[in-house]
Amino acid sequence: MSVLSFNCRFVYPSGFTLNQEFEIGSGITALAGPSGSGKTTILHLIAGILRPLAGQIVVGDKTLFDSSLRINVPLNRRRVGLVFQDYQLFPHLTVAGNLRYGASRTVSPVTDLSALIATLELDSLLNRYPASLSGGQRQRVAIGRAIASNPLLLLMDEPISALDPALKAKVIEYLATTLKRFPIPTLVVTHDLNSVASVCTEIISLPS
Ligand SMILES: Nc1ncnc2c1ncn2[C@@H]1O[C@H](COP(=O)(O)OP(=O)(O)OP(=O)(O)O)[C@@H](O)[C@H]1O
Repeated sequence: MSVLSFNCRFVYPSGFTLNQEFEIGSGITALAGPSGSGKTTILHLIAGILRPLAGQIVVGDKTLFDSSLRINVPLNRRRVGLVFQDYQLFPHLTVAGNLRYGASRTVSPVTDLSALIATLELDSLLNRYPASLSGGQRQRVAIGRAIASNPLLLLMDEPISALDPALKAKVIEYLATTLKRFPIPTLVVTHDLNSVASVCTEIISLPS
């Protein structure tokens, strides 16, 4: 069964035109393709950061965007989680504060926040601030914050590309274990298919 159905047309003022149609199922799907092919743009369209010129975006049984039906669910009501390459944690909040923020963003947060903290091995970091954490630790917090909001779909934009090779493998392992415990369909944009292929259920490749 399709978890995400995406069929959109979008044009930047610079002239770049995106025309893409695809569906993904549950599990982890990699979105690959050459630099500039529109991967980040697709995530931003799904999240509601950008608005398509025309088309349709459906997650589960919820239509997020439909140009012919004039539906455009606002970003904060899409129940889509985002994880970025550069973590984007709140620097003034502790790890616990960042996780609580994730849980507070929704009416139906994960019911077992302590299991999420244990799965990502964040217990000993809860009172630390992001500035004192390593890149791998920061990304585990960012994954935890996104999952704490219990999204219908998790979007990740190059989540491991800022990490060194050994850390990449570790963060991917944490991600796979956490998504087994909290099964949220996930779309991961990556340049580095080799690192994520072992945990992906599907791969979508955009043409250049
Ligand atoms: N804000 C913007 N204004 C105008 N053009 C943009 C903007 N953001 C991206 N583009 C252009 O749109 C195209 C697609 O960009 P996008 O970032 O989606 O590609 P990508 O596949 O994610 O690339 P990369 O792998 O390098 O991150 C590129 O040609 C880019 O220059």
